[in-house]
Parts: sequence; C-alpha cells; structure tokens
Amino acid sequence: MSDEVLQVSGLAVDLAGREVLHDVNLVVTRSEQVGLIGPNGAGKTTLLRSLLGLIPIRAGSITIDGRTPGGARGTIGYVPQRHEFVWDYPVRVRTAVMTGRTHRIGWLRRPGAADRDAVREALERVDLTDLADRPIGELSGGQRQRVLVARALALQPRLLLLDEPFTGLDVPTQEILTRLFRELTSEGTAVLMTTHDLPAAADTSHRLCLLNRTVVADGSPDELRDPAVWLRAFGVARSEQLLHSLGVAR
Ligand SMILES: Nc1ncnc2c1ncn2[C@@H]1O[C@H](COP(=O)(O)OP(=O)(O)OP(=O)(O)O)[C@@H](O)[C@H]1O
Repeated sequence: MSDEVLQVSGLAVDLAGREVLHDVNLVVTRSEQVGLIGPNGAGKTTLLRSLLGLIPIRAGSITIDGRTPGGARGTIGYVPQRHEFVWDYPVRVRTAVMTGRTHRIGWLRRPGAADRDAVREALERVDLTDLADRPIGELSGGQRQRVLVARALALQPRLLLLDEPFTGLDVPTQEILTRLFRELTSEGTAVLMTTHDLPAAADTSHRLCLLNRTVVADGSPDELRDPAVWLRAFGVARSEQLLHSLGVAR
C-alpha cells in the first residue's frame, strides 16, 4: 500500500457561488501529522469537509488510499468542532462513540462484538472508560472533546481529520490528546489537524500547511522559519506579536 494516504491536487471549491478554495495541493503520508493553519475564513473547515465528501468540488481531485472521499468514508475519522455536535441528545458516552462506526456497521444492523471491542478500545485510549455510561449532556468541555476523538477512533481510521481539537482545553487534556496523536502516527495513522494554536502546532506537527484559500506554504516547522511566509499566509502587515508567538521574529 502506498505511503501517501491523502493526495489533494488542484482542488477548487465554491460555496454559495463564491470561490473558497483554489488550486489546493496537499499530500499527507502514513505516520505523518500535519497542522493545517490559516486565518479565520481561510477555508480550513471547507477543506476538511471536502475530504469527507460532504461538499462538491468544482475542480481537481481528492484521493484517499486510492479511493474517492465517498469510497474511503469508512476509513476516515473526523472530529468536528465541539459546538457542531448535538450534546443535548439523550445518549450515553458509549453510544455516542459507537455512532462513529455507523458507516461500517450500516444503519439497519446491530453492533457486533468487533464494534463493541473497537468502542471499548477507543474509550480507553482517551481515558474515558469510567464515564462510558454517563449521559453526554453532563460532560465538561474537555470530556466532550475526548468523546469526539474516541468516536473518530472507533472507526480505526487510516486518516484522522480534526477541526480545532485543542480549542478551550486545559493543559492536561491537551497533553492527553497530544500524546495520543503521537501514538497514532507511530502506529501508521495519518493525521491532519486544523488549529489556531500556532506554537503547539509547530511543536507537535511533522509538517505545517499554511492555507489562505490556497496553500501558501508547506514544510516542516524548521523550514518555515521565514517570517515573510507567515505574513503572506495571514495576509497581515508585519505583526511582531504573531511572529514572536511562532518563534520566528528576528
Ligand atoms: N455553507 C456556506 N455557505 C457559503 N459560504 C460559506 C459556507 N461555509 C463557509 N463559507 C465561507 O467560506 C469561507 C471559508 O470558511 P471556513 O469555515 O472553511 O474557514 P476556516 O478557515 O475554517 O475559518 P475559521 O478559522 O474561522 O474556522 C468563509 O469565507 C466562509 O464565510
């Protein structure tokens, strides 16, 4: 099997008749964690939703393990932003995590032993086993984030997509997730994560992809030491605060 899990080539996406992404090129390989960075409205969420096959594309191609997004749906784990999930739905943590496997189980079948094992393992990996029978509406923000990650892991994905997984989390919860993502990549999972936490992204990602409707820069954190690259990505005048926070100010 090729090391390239995700290949995006010349991707263009329009929303409501307006071009949101154009000529996006990106590759994520097995065992690689890539941080997707860009200002508000840059198209990060749109890119993730395109990779899931949720948004029609106008031009270009997306290949995931040699398949279209629709064909690969059962191998992509997706962690949406926390506010996008319906937390007042009256289900317990274990059931919410099982919904991550719906695509694989099928709508009309009951979960089997393999499904229950996958959910148990996913709960263990995010340290939520003790809360498995708690209604999801009673969880804290950090616990909810771990439910969403477990739900994506229950699919045992080849590619894990995360939309701002660290937003609003305390340091211990961030550390649990950072450690987990490192384990997943060492096991071969490809991870693509949007974040506004630039220093954390630079610390934890093998590569950073700077997006502002198209890919402005793509390289290892060390390769992106040039402040001009960041200024171009964020479309701002020289911002000392931004550059200092990234450790690239001169
Ligand atoms: N359903 C939609 N219909 C029309 N335009 C949309 C829709 N969703 C997003 N957009 C527009 O597409 C652009 C990209 O939005 P997107 O949410 O992908 O950006 P983002 O990089 O994830 O931003 P943020 O960092 O603020 O979450 C924005 O200009 C947004 O207004």
